[in-house]
Amino acid sequence: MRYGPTDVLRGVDLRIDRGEVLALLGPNGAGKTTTVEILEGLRVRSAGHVRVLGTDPGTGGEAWRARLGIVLQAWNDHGRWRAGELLDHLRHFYTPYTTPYDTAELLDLVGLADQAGTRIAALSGGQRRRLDVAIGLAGRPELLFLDEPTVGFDPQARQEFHELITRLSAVDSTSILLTTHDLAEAEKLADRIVILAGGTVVAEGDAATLADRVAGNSRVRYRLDGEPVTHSCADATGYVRDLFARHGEHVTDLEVHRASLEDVYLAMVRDIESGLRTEAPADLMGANA
Ligand SMILES: Nc1ncnc2c1ncn2[C@@H]1O[C@H](COP(=O)(O)OP(=O)(O)OP(=O)(O)O)[C@@H](O)[C@H]1O
Repeated sequence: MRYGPTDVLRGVDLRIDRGEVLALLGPNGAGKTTTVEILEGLRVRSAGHVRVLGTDPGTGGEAWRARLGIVLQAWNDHGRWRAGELLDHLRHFYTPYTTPYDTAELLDLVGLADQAGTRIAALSGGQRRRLDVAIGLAGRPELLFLDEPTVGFDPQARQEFHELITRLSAVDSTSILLTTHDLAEAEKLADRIVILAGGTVVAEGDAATLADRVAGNSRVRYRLDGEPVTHSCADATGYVRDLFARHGEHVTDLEVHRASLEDVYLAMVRDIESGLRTEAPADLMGANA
């Protein structure tokens, strides 16, 4: 993707399998929204090859669009409508092409069963966001795009949303592409994570693989006869086994810290932004990248 003389996406190579949850991570301006909008058919790419559900998004018609669900970042129209009314209205657009959700079932699915008769303007921020998700799901999409879906959710709503995503992918084989800045969310939900920075894919894989590849060492902390010790090693299990064999009850307050996705992500983005790393090293990329 190029705007004037500037390439904002370069050589982005992505594949999402059916029923897979893929999280697209990256700092502000990395190119996430641009990528997603190209896939949704909302933005025309400058070059490259794209197929979404077998169709080029640049030429996809209504029947193709009906198979996608899109949840944008914020959507503030229709405040005077009641939640159930709006979903009832929307489902009719899908009936020529798909089997849309029954409105009551959909409201229940997103945790808004009690708000069917509530005016949209009177919903709380989190309820509003749940309705956005319901709107994206209305046509029972095969592929769902979620742009920062849980912003404004309280912990319980977040937990329920995670259960919904897991259910959609595992039970209904819905493929899901989500963008998020919440690394814990990506780690929890995604089968695969793609990190974009500066318009290019700098790493991909599941959370554990990414963490292992970038920072193979774990940190072991404990007290030996009350004295604090910190040790960094690749085989924490072996180290701890040996530690107890040698020192037994003299060891207290043991903690083993594996590099989290957040540690990895922040280290990578720091490198890229400071110009230390302009391209992904080969060992950061998944085997099939
Ligand atoms: N219409 C446009 N014209 C020129 N440049 C644009 C346009 N839209 C986006 N860009 C540039 O493309 C780059 C990628 O933007 P994009 O919105 O895709 O990033 P993002 O990863 O979604 O960021 P955020 O996390 O802030 O939402 C940015 O440098 C942005 O300034």
